[in-house]
Amino acid sequence: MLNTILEHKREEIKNLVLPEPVTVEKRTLYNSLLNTNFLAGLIAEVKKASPSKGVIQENFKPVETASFYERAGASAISVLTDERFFQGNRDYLTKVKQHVSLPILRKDFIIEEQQVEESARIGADAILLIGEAMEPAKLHQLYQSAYARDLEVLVEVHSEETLLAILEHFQPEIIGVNNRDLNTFVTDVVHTENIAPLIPEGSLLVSESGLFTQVDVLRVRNAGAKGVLIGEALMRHENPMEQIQTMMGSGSHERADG
Ligand SMILES: O=P(O)(O)OC[C@@H](O)[C@@H](O)c1c[nH]c2ccccc12
Repeated sequence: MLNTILEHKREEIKNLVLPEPVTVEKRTLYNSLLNTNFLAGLIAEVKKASPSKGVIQENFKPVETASFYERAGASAISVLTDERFFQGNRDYLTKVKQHVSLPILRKDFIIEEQQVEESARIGADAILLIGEAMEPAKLHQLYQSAYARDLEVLVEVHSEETLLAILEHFQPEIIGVNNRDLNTFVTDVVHTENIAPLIPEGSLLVSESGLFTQVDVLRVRNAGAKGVLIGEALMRHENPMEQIQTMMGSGSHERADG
């Protein structure tokens, strides 16, 4: 599946027209993740659909949902901008940026420089770069141009091999372990537990995908994750603020697992 998405993305990039830059202030993802009363810093995702689940929320209101996330105490908002496979849109990101005051992560399949520039222009504070989507040297190059444009990067890996190959090139500030295999779509929180010991000191670990309960959050937090990225569990709940409280607890509920 990842290959299908990437093939389509390469075609899209050929027709990419860069928008006029929006004027917005920068916010920092790294600091915001560490500054939380929850069990871990929460990156809450607005996501209408995905290739594995189809449409997740019929009546999709990205700005309203993002505002709920902010009021509930999220550290950052992730906005899917891929149109073809996730029914996202770059305008959603710009609107969310203009209406909430949290850092905004652009969630897309970024494989070329123009997309880094595009991300800065639409008002993103951070971008996702997927280890499995390109060679480590290319990833490093995009990583550097992102930071040069004042964009932070969440470097996502699914496998141990991908992480080790990247670490031979450089040490990302923020590393995401995707619990979902982008080829089979199977999620398993054990991925975070397996890979966490390989994350170098000084990199901030974010556990992504397939988190549905406070027990899931506690598991990855106990494995060393300082942040979590949650989409579906929040999008499917009729009251996302309540769901955030339930899943994320707070410092005082640290021993909820007994
Ligand atoms: O909805 P979930 O299972 O909570 O997952 C959110 C997020 O991690 C997921 O959307 C994601 C992680 N990496 C990605 C890369 C591309 C698109 C989407 C993603």
